[in-house]
Amino acid sequence: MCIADKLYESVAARGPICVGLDTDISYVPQWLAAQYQTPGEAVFAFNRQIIDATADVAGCFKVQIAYYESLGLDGLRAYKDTLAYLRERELVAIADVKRGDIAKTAEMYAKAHFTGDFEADFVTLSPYMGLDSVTPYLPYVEQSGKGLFILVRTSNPGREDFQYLQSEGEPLYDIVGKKVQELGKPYIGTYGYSPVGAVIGGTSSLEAETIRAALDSTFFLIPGYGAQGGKAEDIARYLCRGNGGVVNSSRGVLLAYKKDGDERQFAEASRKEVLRAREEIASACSVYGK
Ligand SMILES: O=c1ccn([C@@H]2O[C@H](COP(=O)(O)O)[C@@H](O)[C@H]2O)c(=O)[nH]1
Repeated sequence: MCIADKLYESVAARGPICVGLDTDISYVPQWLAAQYQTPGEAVFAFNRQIIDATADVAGCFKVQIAYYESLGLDGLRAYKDTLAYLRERELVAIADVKRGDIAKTAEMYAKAHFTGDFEADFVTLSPYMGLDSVTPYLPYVEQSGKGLFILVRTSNPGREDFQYLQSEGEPLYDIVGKKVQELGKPYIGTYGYSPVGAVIGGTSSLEAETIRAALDSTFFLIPGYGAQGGKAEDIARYLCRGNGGVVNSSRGVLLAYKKDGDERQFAEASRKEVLRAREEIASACSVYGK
């Protein structure tokens, strides 16, 4: 099955929340960390409990490699173990690695993140070095059923520095978005979406209708909800009747237990936050999602 179809079906069954496993060691409650020898082991134990508590209510999981790299080899083992656990549970895993390099190096990145220790279902890519930095991943889309989420218009304030620059009357992100959609056309799955997806930040909805309409066969990974200020009504405009995208929440889910103040129930608090976010987005979709 095409990975876009698997993701679509997962979202249809469990909702559009993508649980972001951006696990800083400081997020792991002390009582849990104390049971493990290394920070990486504690991070993996925390992730496993979050995954178990949210697997039936989250559309997918995104593992942000920076948090694991920051712990050195011990962290990379936690990264590998987290991806392996998601695979064992047959959950959709997005490796947020934001790679972008010359073609020969890209071939190695593709091999590194689509096979072996760090194998994931999707990787995130930065396309701003050009199409030759993206095409080396396509054989894995075609032959191994893997997927991509390519940065088109990001969630951070600095997106306006380059992505909004006008070229022949359109912003650069528009041009990139159209290229992403074109790259994905040969691989469109049963539900009308291709495994070549786009990252569209959810912190602004100004151009949402135009972006959604132009990229109609492109699945969106939408970060920025919650901790970065993205609101459900903004997000809903990209989802299109609740479909066509996943909404990432990392700190909002991982740190939900801080609101209740009960560290022992951290995984349960994450589940409640996913359910709350899912509900909030579903009701915004019924009002704003066309
Ligand atoms: O435009 C982008 C692209 C990627 N991200 C990533 O998403 C999460 C957001 O984390 P929160 O804690 O929910 O804010 C993080 O991994 C970013 O690297 C993004 O925020 N914006």
